[in-house]
Amino acid sequence: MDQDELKKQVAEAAIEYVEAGTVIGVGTGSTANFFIDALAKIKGKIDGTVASSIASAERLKGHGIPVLDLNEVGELSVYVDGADETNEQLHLIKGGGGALTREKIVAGASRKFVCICDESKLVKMLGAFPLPIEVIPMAQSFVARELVKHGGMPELRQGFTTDNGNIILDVKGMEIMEPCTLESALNNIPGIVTVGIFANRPADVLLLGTANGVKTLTA
Ligand SMILES: O=C[C@H](O)[C@H](O)[C@H](O)COP(=O)(O)O
Repeated sequence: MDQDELKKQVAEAAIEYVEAGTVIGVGTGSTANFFIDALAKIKGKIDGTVASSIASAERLKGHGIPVLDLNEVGELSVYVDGADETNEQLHLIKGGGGALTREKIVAGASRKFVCICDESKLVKMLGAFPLPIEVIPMAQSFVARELVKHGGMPELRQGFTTDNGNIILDVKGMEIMEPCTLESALNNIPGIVTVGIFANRPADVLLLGTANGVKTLTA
């Protein structure tokens, strides 16, 4: 099975977590896109979706799936999204597609977070994937200097603007031994909008696509 087949397999498995008659949160990226395509087949079952990016909203609408404003709905029943890395505690690195801020908001507004990944994303320690951080543009240099103090090597994601009008710094060289502590520490740097570590609100369920089928891990 190639990586796309593994992603499709977990995306389809996540359909089981969709509760009828509720509004659900939908993530961003290639794995989430497979989920959106699978969701289209049961769209009559749900009351609508909240999307974590403009790209996902467009894909959902393309399938005729209603996309609602988070401010118009209450708590979401479930949030389904991919990740760039996960450890066995279901702490994640996200933001490879730059959608981390809206993803963290929608995950936070959901009762359950189901993460869908192919097995290449499971690591012992987070940090081999450069950590995406969304930053207010005027704070770029200041935040970069602060990140160097934390042992990172920040690089501006060239030619990229987030859905919120901000920049992304991708930080190499971070050995993330204590994800919750580092997430909180980086959140305290003025100018940082969102850190791509999802540890203080980890996933609740991880569906991992493997050559031997879908494995389910819980936090
Ligand atoms: O900003 C993007 C998201 O965090 C994605 O969920 C993450 O990058 C994983 O994407 P993919 O499913 O394409 O590997």
